[in-house]
Amino acid sequence: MDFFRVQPVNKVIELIEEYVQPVSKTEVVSLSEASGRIVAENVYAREDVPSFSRSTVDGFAVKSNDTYGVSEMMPGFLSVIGEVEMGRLSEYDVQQGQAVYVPTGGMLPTGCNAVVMIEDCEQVEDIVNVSRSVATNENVILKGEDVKAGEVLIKKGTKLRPQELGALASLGIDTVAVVKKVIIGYLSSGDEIVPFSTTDLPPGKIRDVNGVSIPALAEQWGAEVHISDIANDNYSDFRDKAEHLFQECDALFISGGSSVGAKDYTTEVIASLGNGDPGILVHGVSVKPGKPTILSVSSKKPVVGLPGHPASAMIIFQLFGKRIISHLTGQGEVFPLTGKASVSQNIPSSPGRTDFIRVTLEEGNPFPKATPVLGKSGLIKTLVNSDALLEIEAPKEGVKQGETVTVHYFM
Ligand SMILES: Nc1nc2c(c(=O)[nH]1)N[C@H]1C(S)=C(S)[C@@H](COP(=O)(O)OP(=O)(O)OC[C@H]3O[C@@H](n4cnc5c(N)ncnc54)[C@H](O)[C@@H]3O)O[C@H]1N2
Ligand code: MOO
Repeated sequence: MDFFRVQPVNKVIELIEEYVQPVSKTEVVSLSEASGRIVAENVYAREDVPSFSRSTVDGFAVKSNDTYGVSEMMPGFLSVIGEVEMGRLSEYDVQQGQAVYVPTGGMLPTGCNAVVMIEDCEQVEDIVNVSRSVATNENVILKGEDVKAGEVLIKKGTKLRPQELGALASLGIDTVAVVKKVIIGYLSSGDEIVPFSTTDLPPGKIRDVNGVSIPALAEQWGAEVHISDIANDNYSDFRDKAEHLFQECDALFISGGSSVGAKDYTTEVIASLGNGDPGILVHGVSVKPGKPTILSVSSKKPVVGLPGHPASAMIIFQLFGKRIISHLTGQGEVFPLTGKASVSQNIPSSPGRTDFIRVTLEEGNPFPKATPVLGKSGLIKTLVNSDALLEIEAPKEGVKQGETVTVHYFM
């Protein structure tokens, strides 16, 4: 048997965009649990932030036109009528020729429209000498300048970062409707694979690496992961485990057996799941590493057969798994974290295939220097030793020493 439906990387991405639909279940969580979650509906501001005009400096609140034309040589004199206390309502109504001391963050008294910094003032009893002029609204944050009541504070589909959580806190919003975590099923397959916790490794066996690295990545991207026991190279055991996960999860990732060996049941198992509509879309991707990748969508659920080699599995999961999770949560397009680098040596590549070369990055000018980390895709340490993946686009025959290239950072 040979690979069938070999597709270029861009085509696989298009198929994911076309076939992977949001699962769109929502739940309400408290702000303390909301970090990294996706907002399910627009969040509107219920009130102005700040709710009163505040000073951004320690100084004297004034009418700005009282300071026009003043200088160190020719200070202006204003009479100090009092002091605003922090966290208290200001009761002053400042008239022309008057000033009130206000601390940073204190309420701007009525009648004032600017604050002169304390460094530009000299107070002698109830008179202040002002030696620098201020413009209207200088050193002031106006009521509603940060957020206006009624405006959309956070748009549906936004991933909540610390700054969004801070904005919600500023409005006293303590719960938020978010998209339910996508549930990813993960299954390692192969007679040689044993649980990673196995202490005395029997001859011919290897510990389950992908069963740790792939779920860790999925969790890092906000998914909940259900991990199955390892499947043997026995069709019915393999299918039962895959079927169980397929039923309880939104998407399923299976590692190993995606190639074309005699006992490689992954394709058959994947083809048997769900209603088969549209079924296997990709078997083989023109990418290195990771050629024996399978993509299927059946009963609206994506199923991916990842290559068994640990570095290949991780690279393919970075490339396609992140996009699948993003589409399932309704976030849509993924913008890979990329940068420019200058390559330290010639690297050949076959035209028609996208290559992802593991590289280290060192400081360089104008771009960091990228040096390949040599090693086969079965070696997990090549990823431990690398800082990024250098992409050689499909049409190219390689890259030349000193050429500026795109590198993908691990997300
Ligand atoms: N005749 C061909 N043979 C192979 C081809 C090919 O095109 N023609 N492609 C090779 C490439 S490239 C890769 S990648 C592998 C992928 O094969 P499978 O997806 O079928 O994976 P396995 O054969 O099951 O495993 C490959 C390798 O990885 C180890 N492995 C598997 N699962 C895990 C795991 N969970 N943790 C750690 N290591 C794992 C497994 O023991 C094998 O050594 O196919 C090549 N062959
Ligand atoms: O296609 Mo494989 O994943 O290069 O080792």
